[in-house]
Amino acid sequence: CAQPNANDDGQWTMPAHDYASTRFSRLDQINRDNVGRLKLSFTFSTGIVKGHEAAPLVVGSTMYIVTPYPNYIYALDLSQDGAPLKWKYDPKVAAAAQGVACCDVVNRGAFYSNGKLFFNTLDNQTIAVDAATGAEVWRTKLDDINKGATMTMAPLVADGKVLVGSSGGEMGVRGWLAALDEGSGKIAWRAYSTGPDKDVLIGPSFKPFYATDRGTDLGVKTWPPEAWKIGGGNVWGWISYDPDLKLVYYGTGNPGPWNPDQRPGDNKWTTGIFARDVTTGQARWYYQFSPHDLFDHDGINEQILITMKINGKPRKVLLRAERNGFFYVMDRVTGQVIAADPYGNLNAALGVDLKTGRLIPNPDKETKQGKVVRGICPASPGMKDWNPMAFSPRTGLVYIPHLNLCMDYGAMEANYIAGTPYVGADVKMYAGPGGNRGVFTAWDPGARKARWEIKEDLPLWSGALVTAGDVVFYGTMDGWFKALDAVSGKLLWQFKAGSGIIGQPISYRAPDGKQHIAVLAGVGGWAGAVVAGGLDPRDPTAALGFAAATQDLPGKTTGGGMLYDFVLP
Ligand SMILES: O=C(O)c1cc(C(=O)O)c2c(n1)C(=O)C(=O)c1cc(C(=O)O)[nH]c1-2
Repeated sequence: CAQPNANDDGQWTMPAHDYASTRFSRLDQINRDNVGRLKLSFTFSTGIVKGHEAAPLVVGSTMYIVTPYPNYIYALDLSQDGAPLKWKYDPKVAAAAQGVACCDVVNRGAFYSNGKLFFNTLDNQTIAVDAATGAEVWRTKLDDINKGATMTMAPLVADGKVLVGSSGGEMGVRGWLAALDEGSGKIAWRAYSTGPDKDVLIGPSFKPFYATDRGTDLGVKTWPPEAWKIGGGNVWGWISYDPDLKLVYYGTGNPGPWNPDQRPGDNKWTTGIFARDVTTGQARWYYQFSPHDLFDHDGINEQILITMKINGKPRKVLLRAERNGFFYVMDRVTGQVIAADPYGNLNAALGVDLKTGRLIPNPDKETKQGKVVRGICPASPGMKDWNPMAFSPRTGLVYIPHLNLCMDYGAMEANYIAGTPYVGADVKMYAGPGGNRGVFTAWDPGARKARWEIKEDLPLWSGALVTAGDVVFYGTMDGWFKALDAVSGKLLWQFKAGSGIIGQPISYRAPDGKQHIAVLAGVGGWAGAVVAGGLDPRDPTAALGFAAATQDLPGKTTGGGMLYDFVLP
């Protein structure tokens, strides 16, 4: 595998570290031999007890933290002992937004570009603030909480545009990705995930690899009449960018409702990946991971962009640990699937047909209205949810924090009422084979198999970080922050945080010249909703069925947003 474009100056300016989304730090002061001596440097309480999913950012001598609702931004001064607070920005988010968010009131991070921080609020605004002072520069409202729409994803800024997307697949929200002018916040283009080609920004430059994605207005024709208008496909996950191809890559969420019998057809362009021209928004190609999704297998996970030798020839690929349970290697120029292999316990599908590109469903696990289908693996959150993996060009391995959950799924009629849940399934989740609910897998994308894996008792809901010191970091839902040998998977160090970890660890060089590691703790998200939302764990259908798989969580952790920062003494 060749080097991804990780230009490492010791800063961490975007959640994924670089446009290729490697989450790889070239810093190597902290390594396999000395990581065991890592010590706490400072902590900072956000004062909020909901799920903390964001990656902190470091720009120059300042660290920035965006919190879950009410979406405060904190700036900490790293040039002073204890990293005191420099400023705080409160966007004054509408409290009613909390009532329509599906999966806790989370936020996955901010993005720094040209002196400004960009982030989204739960009530559908993208905001730019001056990174030096915390003064607001612009804000743009993009959707409406009264329709059930929210925003939880982290923006990506490229080519002078701030790319942002919607949440609301469980509320019948029609998903979109929008590009805002970096300077003014004005909407440059918006691409919907369903509907006629003109709304999806599909035109003459659209060249999907597979025949099944060709034809006019498939975003209308692959749905029952009008159903595309409330059909989901929200863009609540990750965007990568290839500056040479000028293409952005991002995925679309599940079709709504979860009851598949209410939406016969492929339900384009949900549960798939788009490549778009960043300047115009026009689609270049699309690939559907899960046509006519049967399980809530959103296609929004991160894609890592690398160059890989395939049959001796270097190819620009993207790597995707997809929610449907397959690890995809795709040609990112054409959208061809080069490989798709299961990376955990999977029976929901039988494979991926590399000729047609189609997922091959397992007839025994097809969900249907009026029937309870048992023992489906993976469950609705998939083999892996939103929490991102990392890639090391040194080991050639992808480090995947993921899940081992199965479920029973009973589909039923859902009625659409704007701004209320539009789900249509009763789900009950539980641990998959082996009894562990989480897995941390080191995947070799060339050999198409796992090199090693670590079983975790609780669902694994944090991101991963890997460094040039060959150390890989992740956190657990009961609060352990762990460092492993990136080559062997051996546990080298761990620290017990005050709350479960579902955040994204980062590494940076502080003004004192030392390499630091930082992570936000604060349990929540869908997996931690039983704690963050104070739900009754005895109700197995709570949190859309996740509560059944996390009944023990309230006995193992409590909420509490806290930044932990580590350094070698
Ligand atoms: O379809 C959607 O619009 C949507 C939005 C979100 C979100 O914005 O948090 C999640 C999901 N779906 C989802 O399927 C899911 O598994 C999920 C997990 C989480 C989380 O933060 O832990 N959010 C979401």
